[in-house]
Amino acid sequence: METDLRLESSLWIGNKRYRAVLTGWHLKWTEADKKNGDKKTVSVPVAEVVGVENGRVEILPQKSVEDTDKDFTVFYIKRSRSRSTYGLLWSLGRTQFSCPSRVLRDQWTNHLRTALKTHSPLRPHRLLVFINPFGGKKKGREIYHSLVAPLFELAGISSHVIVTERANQARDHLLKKDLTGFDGVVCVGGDGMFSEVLHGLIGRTQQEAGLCETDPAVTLQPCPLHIGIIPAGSTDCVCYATVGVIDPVSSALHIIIDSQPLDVCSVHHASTLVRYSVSLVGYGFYGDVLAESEKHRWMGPLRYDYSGTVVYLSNRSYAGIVQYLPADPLLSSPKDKTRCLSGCNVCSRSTERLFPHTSDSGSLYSSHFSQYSNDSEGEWVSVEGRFRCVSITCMSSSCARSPLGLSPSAHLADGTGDLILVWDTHPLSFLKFLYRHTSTQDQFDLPFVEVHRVKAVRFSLPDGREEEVHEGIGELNRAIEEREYVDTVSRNGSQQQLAQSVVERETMNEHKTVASILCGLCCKKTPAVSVWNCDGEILPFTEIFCRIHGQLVRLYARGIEDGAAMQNCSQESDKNKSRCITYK
Ligand SMILES: CCCCCCCCCCCCC/C=C/[C@@H](O)[C@H](CO)NC(=O)CCCCCCCCCCCCCCC
Ligand SMILES: Nc1ncnc2c1ncn2[C@@H]1O[C@H](COP(=O)(O)OP(=O)(O)OP(=O)(O)O)[C@@H](O)[C@H]1O
Ligand SMILES: [Ca+2]
Repeated sequence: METDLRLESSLWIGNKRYRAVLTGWHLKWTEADKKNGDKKTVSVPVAEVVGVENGRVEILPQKSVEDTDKDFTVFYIKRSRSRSTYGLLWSLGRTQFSCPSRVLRDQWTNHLRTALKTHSPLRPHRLLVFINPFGGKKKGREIYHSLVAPLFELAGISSHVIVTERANQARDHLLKKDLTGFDGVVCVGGDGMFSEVLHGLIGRTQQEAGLCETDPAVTLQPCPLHIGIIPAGSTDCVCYATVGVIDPVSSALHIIIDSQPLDVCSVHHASTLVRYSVSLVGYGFYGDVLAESEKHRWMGPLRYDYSGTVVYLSNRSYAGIVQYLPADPLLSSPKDKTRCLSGCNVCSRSTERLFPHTSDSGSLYSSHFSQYSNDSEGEWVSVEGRFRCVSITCMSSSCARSPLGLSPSAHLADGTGDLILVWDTHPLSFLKFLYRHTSTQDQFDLPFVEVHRVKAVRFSLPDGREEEVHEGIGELNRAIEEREYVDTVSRNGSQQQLAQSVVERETMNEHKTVASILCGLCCKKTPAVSVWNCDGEILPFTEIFCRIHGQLVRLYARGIEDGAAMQNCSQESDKNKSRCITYK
C-alpha cells in the first residue's frame, strides 16, 4: 500500500522550488535550492489532511477559487497554543502548490485523495446538525454557517441542518425520526443541547436493541452514531473537557478527523431512569447553585458566579448516606496526579477490558462493541454524615471556571467515575476547597475532602429525614415526579403519548422555576435536603442510584492535547507521530 501511494516530484510554492514526497502516512516538502543545513521539511500526516482542491483556493474567512490548470491546494490541521487554556487550538492550514504540468497536478490530487480514503476510511460523510439559536450568546446559527459549514464542505461532508424551535426538539427527533444514512449528530449549543442529543441517541439505541433503560442492571448498548459539539453555550463543559479549548473551528476540525469514546453515568430512582450524565451529578453546593441560578437566568453565564456567592454565604450542609462500589485500585487512582490526555493509556486499556473481542480496540475508530465485562470489583462501602457537597463526575469536568476541573485526574473513557465527598467544615475551609479549583493547587489535599474512583454510587437520606423535607421543595419534587413519570411512560409508548410528554416536560420546567422562587420567598428556613444537579438540570428525586457505563457514546474529539507533551513526540513511530506533530 505504502509503495502504491508513494509519489515524489518537484513542486513550487510561490517562486520557491520544493522536493515533495507523499508516502502512505505523510505529505512532506523540503526546500530544494538550499544548503543541506538550512533545509526545512514540513511534514503533514495524511490523517490530518482536511481536503485537497484543484486550483488556488481559500476557504476561511471567505471562499475564493482561482481555477488554474497547474495548481492545487492542500488544507490540513494547524496547531497553536491557546493562551487561556491547556488544550491546543486547531486552525485550517493551507498550502498552494504549483506543478510544471496539468498531468502532474492531477497525479498529485488523485494520489492525495486516494491516500485520504485509504488511511481515514471512517471519517463522517453525512451529519445531522441541530442548532440551538438561543444558546449562550445566541450566535449558534452565525457560528455554524460562517465557520463550520465551509469546513464540512471542504471535507466532503454533507449535512442536514435543523434550527431548533423548542427545547427537547433534538432529543425527540433522535428518538423517533429516521436516522438512516447519518454517521453522526452535531449539536451547536451548550451542555444542555449536548444532553438532549445524548439522551436522544442513547434512548434510540436501547429502543432498537430492545433493552430496558430503566433497569440499572442492564448492560446498555453503545451508540453507533458519533456526537460532535460546536460550542455555542454558556458553560460548554463537555467540549472543554474533551477538546481542551472552546473554539468552533477546532471543534469542526475534530469532527472531520477524530473519534473519542466517553463514559456515561445513568441516574436511577426506584425503578425509573431519571437522566444520563457525563459531567456532574452533584448534591449540596452544586445543586443549590443551580437551583438558585434558575431564578436569575437573565444574568446569562454570570448567574452561576452570583448564585455561587449567594449559596456560599448561606453556609449549608446536608445529611446523607453515600454508598459506593470502588473501581479496581490497581488500574488508576483519582489522586495519582496523571491527566487523561489524547491517546491516554488508561482509557486504551479500558477499551480492551470493556470490549475484549474487538480486534482493533486501541485504534481511533473501533465501532464494534461487545458486552460489558466486570473486572475485579471491590465491596460496597458506606459512609454517613453531613456534607457540603457530594459530586460524581465521569470525566475531569474542566471548564473556563476551573481549567483542571472537578477531578483533574479523571478519565474520559475508563469506565469509572470519581466520587468527591466534601464533609461539613468551616466556611473558610470550604472556600479554600472551592478556590483551589481555579488553580493547580490540589483540592483533594484537604482533611475534609475524600475522593474515590467508583463504578456505582447510591445516595439516601438518613432515617426520618424525608419527613423534615422542606415543604416547598417537597411540593416541587412531587410535581416533577408526576410529570417525569408520564414522560418516562410516554417515551416507551405511542407517538401521541410522546407528543404529550413534550408538553408535560415544558410545563415541568416552568413548575420547577415557579416552585423554587415561591420556596425562596415564603420561607427563610434552611432546607433539610438539597437538590441534585445533573449536567445542569435539577433532578426531581433526592434518593438516587448512579451507575457508570464505560464508553457508552463516542464523540468527534480526541481528548486534550497537551502542548508540552506534543513536543516530546519527536521520537515516536510514524503512526503515532501522525497524532502529535506540532506545526510552527
Ligand atoms: C472563590 C472562587 C471559587 C470558584 C469555584 C469554582 C468551582 C467551579 C467548578 C465548576 C464545575 C463545573 C461542573 C460542570 C457542570 C456542568 O455539567 C453544568 C452544565 O453546564 N454546569 C453547571 O451546573 C453550572 C455549575 C456552575 C458552578 C459554578 C460555581 C461557582 C462558584 C462561585 C463561588 C464563589 C464563592 C465566593 C465567596 C465569596
Ligand atoms: N429553540 C429552542 N428554544 C428554547 N430552548 C431551546 C431551544 N433549543 C434548545 N433549547 C434548550 O435550551 C437549553 C440550553 O441550551 P444550550 O445548552 O444550547 O445553551 P446554554 O447557553 O449553554 O444553556 P444554559 O444557559 O442553560 O447554560 C437546552 O437545555 C435545550 O434543551
Ligand atoms: Ca471516566
